[in-house]
Amino acid sequence: MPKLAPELYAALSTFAGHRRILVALDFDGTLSPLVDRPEDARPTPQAAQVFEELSQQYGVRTAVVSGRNLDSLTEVYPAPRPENLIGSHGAERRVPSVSSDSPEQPELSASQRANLKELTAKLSEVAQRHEGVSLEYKPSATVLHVRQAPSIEVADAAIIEGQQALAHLDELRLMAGKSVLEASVHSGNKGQALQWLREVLDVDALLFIGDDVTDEDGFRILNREDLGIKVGEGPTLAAHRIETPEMLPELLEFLLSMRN
Ligand SMILES: O=P(O)(O)OC[C@H]1O[C@H](O[C@H]2O[C@H](CO)[C@@H](O)[C@H](O)[C@H]2O)[C@H](O)[C@@H](O)[C@@H]1O
Repeated sequence: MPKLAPELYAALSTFAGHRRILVALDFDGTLSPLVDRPEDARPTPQAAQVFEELSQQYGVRTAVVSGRNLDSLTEVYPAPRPENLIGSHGAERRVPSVSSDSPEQPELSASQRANLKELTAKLSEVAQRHEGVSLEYKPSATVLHVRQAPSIEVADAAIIEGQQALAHLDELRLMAGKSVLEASVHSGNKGQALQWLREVLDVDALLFIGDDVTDEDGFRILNREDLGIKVGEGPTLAAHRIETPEMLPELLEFLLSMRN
């Protein structure tokens, strides 16, 4: 198992020195290794345990900031889990300390509902044409999954056909992820959600760890006192990197030891 880079230990020590901190983690590819079927994903047990211990520390707030919708996230992440949950890339927000009369998810307008229905029908046609390609449904988005396609050619063809099928639709956010094409009628992103969490949880610094393209929205809003860590390869705005989700427990344990 590769060790954390020396400069990452140093950055974590500095970060841990802030009075009130938020530790925000992405789910798929970060807390959980990537798997073929979204419903089979689970957090690495050791990472989940240390994350829970961190949440008990004075001055530490924890959150999961996921592209999944909240129902799906809570199905694959059994309790105990952080009380603060962001789903659908920021469109759904469950933060108990914030007034309960604020909705977990904004109601869609009539035109958003119509768009969601149309884009779902288009993606459904694409999925039906290709073996191993399936759909995942969210309150404000539909996701085309190609990880189980029999070949890279089939996977690529399905993604390209999905993009072409939706090209004529307005007010749509298309997000490319790992073996997915997500079409959303909501414009929010993880960066906006993290900024909001920073304010409502009143923290001095935040740590965000993520692996996918949509996590770059989160890294983009980080300030000098914050810390961004990318999991795996690929271009990133994060200042630090770990190679795999399996390195997350050691990282969280070090942070926990610094807070103790
Ligand atoms: O922001 P995240 O919590 O990382 O969610 C991003 C997407 O994750 C899920 O898809 C990814 O993980 C699946 C299970 O490991 C994998 O099969 C798929 O190929 C990955 O893209 C989830 O299904 C999506 O809804 C999330 O948007």
